[in-house]
Amino acid sequence: MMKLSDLLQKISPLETRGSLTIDINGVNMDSRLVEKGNLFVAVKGTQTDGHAFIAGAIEKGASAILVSEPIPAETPTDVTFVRVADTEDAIGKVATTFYGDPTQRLKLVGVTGTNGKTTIATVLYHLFTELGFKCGLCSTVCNYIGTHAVPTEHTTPDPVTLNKLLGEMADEGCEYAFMECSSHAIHQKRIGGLDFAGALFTNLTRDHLDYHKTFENYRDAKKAFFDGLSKQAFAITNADDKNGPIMVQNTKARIKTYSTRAAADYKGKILEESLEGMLLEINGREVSVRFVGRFNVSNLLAVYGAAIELGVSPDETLRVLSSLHPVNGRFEAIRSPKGVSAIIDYAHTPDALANVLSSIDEIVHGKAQVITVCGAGGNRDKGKRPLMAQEAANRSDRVIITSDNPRFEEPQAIVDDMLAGLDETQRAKTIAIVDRREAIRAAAAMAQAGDVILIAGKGHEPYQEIKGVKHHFDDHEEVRKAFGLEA
Ligand SMILES: CC(=O)N[C@H]1[C@@H](OP(=O)(O)OP(=O)(O)OC[C@H]2O[C@@H](n3ccc(=O)[nH]c3=O)[C@H](O)[C@@H]2O)O[C@H](CO)[C@@H](O)[C@@H]1O[C@H](C)C(=O)N[C@@H](C)C(=O)N[C@H](CCC(=O)O)C(=O)O
Ligand SMILES: Nc1ncnc2c1ncn2[C@@H]1O[C@H](COP(=O)(O)OP(=O)(O)OP(=O)(O)O)[C@@H](O)[C@H]1O
Ligand SMILES: N[C@H](CCC[C@H](N)C(=O)O)C(=O)O
Ligand SMILES: [Mg+2]
Repeated sequence: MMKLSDLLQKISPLETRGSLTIDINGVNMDSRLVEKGNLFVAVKGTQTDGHAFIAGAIEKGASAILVSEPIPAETPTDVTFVRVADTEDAIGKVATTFYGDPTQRLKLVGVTGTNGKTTIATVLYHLFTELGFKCGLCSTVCNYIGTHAVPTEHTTPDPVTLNKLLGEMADEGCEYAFMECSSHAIHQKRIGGLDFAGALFTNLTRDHLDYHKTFENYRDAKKAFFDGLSKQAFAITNADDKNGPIMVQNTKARIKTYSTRAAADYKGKILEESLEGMLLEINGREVSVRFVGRFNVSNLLAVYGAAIELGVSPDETLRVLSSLHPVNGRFEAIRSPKGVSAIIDYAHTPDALANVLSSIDEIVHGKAQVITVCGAGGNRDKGKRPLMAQEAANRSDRVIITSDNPRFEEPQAIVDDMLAGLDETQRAKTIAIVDRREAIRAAAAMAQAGDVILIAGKGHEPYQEIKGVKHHFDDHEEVRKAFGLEA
């Protein structure tokens, strides 16, 4: 419960009508969720305009309405109206005030970029938990308040859900929170009003152009995150990515860099690698980790840099890093009794497939077969389908094209779109098995000792979404069954 005037302390109203001393017991940007005594914030979205639902919100008992359109000529006397220039800009600030300014009570670190956000945020969460701190995590896979899991639908939730979550983390005594900041979330100001202790940039490749329209818009959405940091914050960027320096061009934060190739504040390289892990050198110290793949060196350097910037000693950081396991569905290896390795990875874009397969190739060196099992999601970018099939065929000895989440499309039609991308040579090493379970079984049957099977696209997902229904399906379980291992 909070006085409306207190709730508005971080924003500048242009006009108000009605009492500002009323008590507000909740903030909502969705009229369908409004309860008696709430403030409803009308936000213009991509599909509709929240201003169209003001009457509905009042009917459900809203006590106050925050708008950016002119206040209607006639309004109920017991409902306060407040007008600001931009409600999308205001919602985060109001929500964070309502939930007790969580980022003044814990240190929040955000991760943005096309690939690696879940990996870095999750490894940071485990690292700081192992170091003895109570932590929160906000990621694509799951949110955590301490060790309590809170399921999520989004990479970055809407500002009300996000601030409620961060508020609960602070109330529960979390000292740190690590979160992914998607480009959608930054662009829609879902992270507005939050005071970040630090921000990390991973990399930038083409993605989400259906939403951002141009690569420049997509890049600028990510950059806006760094532009908004305070001078007390740190900004860690990837010197190996050509957009790394651009991200921090206009930031007030303390800039640090990481690199696997050039001079940087945090520098690392691979000394040895196998499918079980890597021996790395990070800023002159050796550390063995259970993570695999060249891109994970970058991810771990980002993690290392954040830990040092947050005041942990290099030795402590590396000691704990060496004990951590891969993130669910991110380059996770399972070995069969006959010596075949399966890698489960969330790669669901041509670029991610290329990265994972080149990391596998670095280890296998053409000495064994690489068999790739992959599909593509239905009701998503069709342009990536032939490209994914090409990457798989160019970088594997055998390919099994199968289903991912068909959603509302015909699975066979998605498989056909993928096959259409292949020339004769590529087609010769490829078969199609629409049933994903059968495809995994076939790959296991084909493989000889030493071979590597990549099972790409679904990573942590415990389901297969078919015609609006999520059926239980877990790549880990299917691999274990196909390998004859205990469930
Ligand atoms: C395209 C997009 O990002 N949409 C997000 C956006 O919705 P929107 O702007 O389209 O909202 P809208 O439907 O136009 O409605 C406008 C306003 O009217 C309100 N409304 C609407 C109907 C009603 O009856 N009453 C009402 O009050 C809505 O609550 C909203 O405040 O703002 C909403 C609140 O924050 C989000 O839930 C919604 O996410 C949709 C569901 C979504 O699918 N988003 C995806 C694309 C997304 O955000 N993905 C990224 C990461 C992706 C990745 O990296 O893989 C993520 O962070 O998850
Ligand atoms: N630093 C990296 N560079 C390139 N590819 C990476 C990197 N880290 C992870 N990947 C690949 O991208 C996939 C997704 O990784 P992760 O889930 O950590 O990324 P994300 O940024 O959270 O993605 P999303 O936007 O889907 O939430 C991994 O399964 C792996 O194949
Ligand atoms: N955030 C992405 C994840 C895709 C994962 C893949 N398994 C698929 O279903 O395409 C999306 O919803 O487009
Ligand atoms: Mg993610």
